[in-house]
Amino acid sequence: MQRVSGINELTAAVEAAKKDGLEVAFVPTMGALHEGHLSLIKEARRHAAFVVVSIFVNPLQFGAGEDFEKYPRAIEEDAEKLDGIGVSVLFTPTVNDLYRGNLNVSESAGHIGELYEGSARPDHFDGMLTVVARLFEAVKPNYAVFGAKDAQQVYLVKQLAAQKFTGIEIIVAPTIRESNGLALSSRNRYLSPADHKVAEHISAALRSAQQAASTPGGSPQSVLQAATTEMTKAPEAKLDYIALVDADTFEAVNDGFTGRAILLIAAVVGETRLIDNTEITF
Ligand SMILES: Nc1ncnc2c1ncn2[C@@H]1O[C@H](COP(=O)(O)OP(=O)(O)OP(=O)(O)O)[C@@H](O)[C@H]1O
Ligand SMILES: CC(C)(CO)[C@@H](O)C(=O)[O-]
Ligand code: BAL
Repeated sequence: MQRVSGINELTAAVEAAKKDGLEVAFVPTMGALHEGHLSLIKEARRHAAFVVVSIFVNPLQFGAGEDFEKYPRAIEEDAEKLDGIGVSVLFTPTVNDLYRGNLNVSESAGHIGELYEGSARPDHFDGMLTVVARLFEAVKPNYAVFGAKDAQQVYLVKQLAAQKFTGIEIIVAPTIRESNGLALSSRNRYLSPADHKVAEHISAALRSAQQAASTPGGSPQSVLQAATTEMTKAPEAKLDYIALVDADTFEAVNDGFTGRAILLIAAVVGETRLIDNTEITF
């Protein structure tokens, strides 16, 4: 695995691979790597022989008072995890290099970017799309792999790619969970053992919702009710939202909806904001 921080060096490595006839798959991350990230890399390997992983904690996607400073940074540990699993390049740009001295938002997530996560984290999605655009321009991959855990991010990145990066195919990989159901997340390391138990109710609520959907008469309303009932068993979790959205538009669905929907949950446990989701077909 080659470790690269300059964009010119990255471009040279990627161009050499393409010249050799290899396709390039890209996995953007913010580091503090866990099995969820490693599963994205496995997925990337299924698509392309040359895999670029980036680790970059993007200041533009954190709001004032969020955890940018304390976000876990473990670059040497991360590099060890990536060694020997088929990663060709680990790209760790500096802020100056990636933004070329222009640390400003250049992408807009529009109306959907203001809902759900965007409502709790104003400007988060504009900042996320901006760094994804900068990274796509730097890496120029054939494929980019994102985790389904961040469902609204996936929706918005697909829109960005459709509008501005039509040569990049966006691949979505399933959410990796602990055996108790909790979705892996770098922020889980902020959870105390007691918080951890509380956090398990989030995935339990998603399972309850799936069960409600598969019982005769299962409807958007019964699904939302089932998830809400489960979350009331964990009053320590400060529920932000439970929402059911059309997977194709990210707009809320009503009773009578048919097709693919995504049930989204966000809650703050202790000091930590957690999100999770599950796809439900009606
Ligand atoms: N449990 C998971 N399963 C699969 N993919 C995941 C999982 N957790 C994160 N990812 C994906 O990894 C990529 C990088 O995410 P990121 O580095 O922010 O990790 P994270 O664990 O989501 O951290 P955070 O605590 O910031 O949410 C994203 O595409 C994200 O969706
Ligand atoms: C896509 C991403 C790496 C952009 O900073 C980040 O939002 C993440 O880790 O999900
Ligand atoms: N995994 C999404 C990135 C963020 O929370 O900022």
